[in-house]
Amino acid sequence: MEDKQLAAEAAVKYIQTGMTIGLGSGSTVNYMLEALAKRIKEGMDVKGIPSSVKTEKLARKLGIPLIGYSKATKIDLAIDGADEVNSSLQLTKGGGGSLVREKIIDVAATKLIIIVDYSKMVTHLGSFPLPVEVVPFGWEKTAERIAAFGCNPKLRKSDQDVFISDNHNYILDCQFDLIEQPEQLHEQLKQTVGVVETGLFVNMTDMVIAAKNGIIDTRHRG
Ligand SMILES: O=C(CO)[C@H](O)[C@H](O)COP(=O)(O)O
Repeated sequence: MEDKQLAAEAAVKYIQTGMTIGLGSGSTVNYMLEALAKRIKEGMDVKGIPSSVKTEKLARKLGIPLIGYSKATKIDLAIDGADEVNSSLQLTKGGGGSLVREKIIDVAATKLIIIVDYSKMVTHLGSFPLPVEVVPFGWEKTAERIAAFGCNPKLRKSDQDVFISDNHNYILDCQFDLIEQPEQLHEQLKQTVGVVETGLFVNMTDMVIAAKNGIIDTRHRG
């Protein structure tokens, strides 16, 4: 079994009947959706809140009952992937372009579990270019302001076209040398006009389930 699938199946063990689950995005989460759908067929009663159009489509196809975020009274548990996880369980996310909705859901969850293969575990964030969602209007000027923080922002493309997020925005992939202070960088970027959200998820993760060569490594916050 692939490590991503192993991590995903380990996370599903934390889902209990009656829960409302935040469904993250990405290939690791897709394995989690498959495992969850199996549990639902066996009689588990849960509702999911999807964090992207792609997740919503797959969840519907697999028969996972869904509710809209605005209708939910609580999210008991969110399970999501990540592009990088540092030793303080701070994350870079947004490789799939779903960072805004992911963050809205992940931050609202009582518990957040991140599922990754071990290649995502790093000492410092920054090897993976940081995704920053920006408003299309004046994006070039926003990119100039972001560059002043020490990176080289690149407009994300999908084939030849500009990549458009589920929120109809653009994404700038920002290569920093090393992100030593993720919280501070996140705050600076958030104060930059034109920025909608950053892919830095700080102080949100409760547990990381990382799989390496068939072995699970679980890390907890604190
Ligand atoms: O943040 C994300 C999407 O916006 C994904 O969770 C992240 O890119 C990890 O994806 P994968 O599980 O496919 O490696």
